[in-house]
Amino acid sequence: MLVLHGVTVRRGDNWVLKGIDLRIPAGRITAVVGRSGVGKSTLVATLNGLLLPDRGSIQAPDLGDLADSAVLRNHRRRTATIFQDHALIDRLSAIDNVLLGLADQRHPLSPLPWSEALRRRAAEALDEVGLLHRATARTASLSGGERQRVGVARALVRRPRLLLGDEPFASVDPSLVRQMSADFRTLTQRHGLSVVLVLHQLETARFLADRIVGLVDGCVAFDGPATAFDAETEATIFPFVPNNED
Ligand SMILES: Nc1ncnc2c1ncn2[C@@H]1O[C@H](COP(=O)(O)OP(=O)(O)OP(=O)(O)O)[C@@H](O)[C@H]1O
Repeated sequence: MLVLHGVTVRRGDNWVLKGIDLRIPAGRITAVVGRSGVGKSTLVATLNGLLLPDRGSIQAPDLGDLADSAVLRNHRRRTATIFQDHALIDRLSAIDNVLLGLADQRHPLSPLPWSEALRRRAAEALDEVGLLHRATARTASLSGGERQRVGVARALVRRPRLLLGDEPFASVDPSLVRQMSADFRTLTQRHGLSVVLVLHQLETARFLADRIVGLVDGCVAFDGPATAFDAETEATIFPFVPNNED
């Protein structure tokens, strides 16, 4: 769980997030939606601890304020991210890609190969996403859906408390998104994860998320159950902007 109070973030000359108040609960999926450039990726990078608020604070109730460097280190250790393009290394096997999720947790001078215990942990993560039978397959030979699941396993192998995703379904075949969303919900509940996903498809957000946060110009314009995100809210978050081409 994370609690944001008045979080304001500047990037270059832009004030991108402007006084964000949010609670990120455990065991729930929060979708972040909004037009391009409203600050969705910046919010995810801030939750990740990659960007620090210029004003306001982020508290992890059991750790403390993320402004404290020891708290921030602990927070980052228990946070994992799923990337849009999966960020996999094609020439490595599925299991070796999963092990990369642990790269920051082993000593830089520790000998290769990975220890048996860590390989077992990576195999368990692949099993969780139903891909253990492809553990030794080269990642280049996997389908789009399988690659996405390797990306999820690489996040899960960290045993995170907070799971972040910036458009995690962007390169997945639309016909698979529903199934993957259902699998995602199961994993979230099983592990009591706090999940925050930037989703461009409102339909996916409504189906997958317990809660939707809608941003407009760096501010929270909607924060409520996915079922309450009605047509009027949609018009506020995604206002019609005429293009001036003619
Ligand atoms: N490194 C940076 N330096 C300066 N401005 C930045 C930087 N990164 C992002 N911005 C600006 O911050 C604003 C929000 O960007 P952000 O990527 O968070 O938006 P977004 O809602 O995720 O957009 P999209 O849906 O297009 O990915 C934009 O105006 C962007 O130009």
